Amino acid sequence: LCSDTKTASTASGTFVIVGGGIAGVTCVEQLLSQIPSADVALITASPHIKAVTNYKQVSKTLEKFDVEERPSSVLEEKFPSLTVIHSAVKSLHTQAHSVETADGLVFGYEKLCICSGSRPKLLIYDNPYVLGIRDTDSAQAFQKCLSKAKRIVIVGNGGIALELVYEVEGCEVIWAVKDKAIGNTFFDAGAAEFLIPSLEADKTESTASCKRPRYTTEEPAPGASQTAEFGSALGPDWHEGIVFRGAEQVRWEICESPTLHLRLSSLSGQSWPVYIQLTNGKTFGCDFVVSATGVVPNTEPFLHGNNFELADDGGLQVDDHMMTTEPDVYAAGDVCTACWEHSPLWQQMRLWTQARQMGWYAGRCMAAYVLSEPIELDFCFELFSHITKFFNYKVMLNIYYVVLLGKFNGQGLGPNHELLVRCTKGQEYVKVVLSGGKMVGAVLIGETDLEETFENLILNQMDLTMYGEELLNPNIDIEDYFD
Ligand SMILES: Cc1cc2nc3c(=O)[nH]c(=O)nc-3n(C[C@H](O)[C@H](O)[C@H](O)COP(=O)(O)OP(=O)(O)OC[C@H]3O[C@@H](n4cnc5c(N)ncnc54)[C@H](O)[C@@H]3O)c2cc1C
Ligand SMILES: NC(=O)C1=CN([C@@H]2O[C@H](COP(=O)(O)OP(=O)(O)OC[C@H]3O[C@@H](n4cnc5c(N)ncnc54)[C@H](OP(=O)(O)O)[C@@H]3O)[C@@H](O)[C@H]2O)C=CC1
Repeated sequence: LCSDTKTASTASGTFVIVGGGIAGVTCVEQLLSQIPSADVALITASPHIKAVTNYKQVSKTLEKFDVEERPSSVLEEKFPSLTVIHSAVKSLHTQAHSVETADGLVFGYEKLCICSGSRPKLLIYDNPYVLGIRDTDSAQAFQKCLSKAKRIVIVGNGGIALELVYEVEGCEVIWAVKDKAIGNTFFDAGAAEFLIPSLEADKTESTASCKRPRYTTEEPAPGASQTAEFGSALGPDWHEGIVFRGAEQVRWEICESPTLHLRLSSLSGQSWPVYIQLTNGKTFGCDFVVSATGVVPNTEPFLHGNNFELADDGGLQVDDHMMTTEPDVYAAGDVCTACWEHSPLWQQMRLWTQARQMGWYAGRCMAAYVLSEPIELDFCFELFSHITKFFNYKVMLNIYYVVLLGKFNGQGLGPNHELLVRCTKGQEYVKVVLSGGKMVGAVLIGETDLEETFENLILNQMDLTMYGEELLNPNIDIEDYFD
């Protein structure tokens, strides 16, 4: 496999997977569970690999799991024909079918799968006062800066900002968002309003009952490559075990701000090291800015000298077999953009769930090639589904999850849809998105027990016009009714 250490190729195929995050590791596991003798090299810049644990299929498409960092030896012990190399890929030569690592090793492949994840899309790059959070190293850097901070500005209204605003303690937080409601990437204004009391609730109790550190902050393993640029993305519970404690009192201020301009303070006599000017006309001085403004796919070392087509969001375009536009090169997870014709009920979001599903499916596609088997797009891409939790809502209010199904925010439907909402303050929030009388999406917060029934109603596209608002009547056992 490697020109220095191994001879190439066996009848069962020679595969290289780049990236030890959830997509890469799942791809390796799937490939090797189907073809145990396959010659597989996993090349990853991280000192550890990410493993899915406690996997549970909740319904046809909903899945729940934890993610743990593990030493790569665990994977190598399980799969004897696997070699894990801890080094960053420096270049890819698709014509020669080889990759070269930063250590100068060259690996030939028959099939390659790129699972190199993504990195924070920052407002401004290479500025010590603008931080992004992606991996253990950046979370530690954030924690260090925060310990001395009196005021920080968080920009963005997605998953990371939502969690940070809740988690940061003892420091004034200015939260700069474009929208009037919180968490625009996951919620509409109704769900946001339902969740706001959690933001304002006493945090002491939840912090105390939430001591389950998932993400260790160990030193890199001896011999591991430098990870500062290439660490795996964090995920659910990333902030647990990390104390985000600043120096002063908490105060939230929400400002609408379509674009932002940073003005660095260079004048002596200014009291803050950096000032941020928002488009609503306000300027705030702060210790630093957290740019929680999304991600960009990590395509960098793979593009040079090759002919990859990129999607508008910068991801490697993949077809319905997870193949890029270069022969024999697959991609999965955050680095790729699904460019097949999507099911009307599915959209790509850069999440754990989709990284696992894409890695698993890419592994199956690669195995299908060796086994000369036909393969069709997996069922998991029929319906968008995601389970998550915000603000430790689960801890504060007795195990409550957020379930998102299909076009949960009416994505792409324009005005051509209607919403039904049922909300019991502090208990549950149920939203259904209907289009042409059929259910196309749902948001379920709390212990609603509706996920399976709604998933079925969305998948079978039954005409629900005759039920009208009764669909969410709390006195009707809808689960039983549609059984
Ligand atoms: C703070 C935070 C919280 C999140 N919370 C959630 C959540 O609650 N739920 C959820 O569903 N999603 C969450 N996400 C998103 C989720 O983490 C990502 O979607 C997911 O990790 C993507 O997996 P991946 O395998 O594609 O990429 P990654 O996990 O980023 O892994 C990429 C791998 O590629 C390696 N690599 C990169 N470049 C190279 C190279 N040149 N050579 C060799 N190796 C390379 C890296 O070292 C790494 O091992 C969160 C993300 C962040 C940043
Ligand atoms: N529980 C979960 O499932 C979690 C998932 N994640 C995932 O991790 C990844 C990174 O998270 P995150 O960084 O929060 O990314 P997200 O894509 O979730 O959110 C980015 C946010 O930044 C806003 N934004 C972008 N550019 C600007 C700008 N110039 N000025 C102001 N606002 C801006 C976006 O607004 P707009 O949409 O209007 O452009 C959006 O609200 C995402 O893939 C996310 O899904 C992260 C944490 C938790």
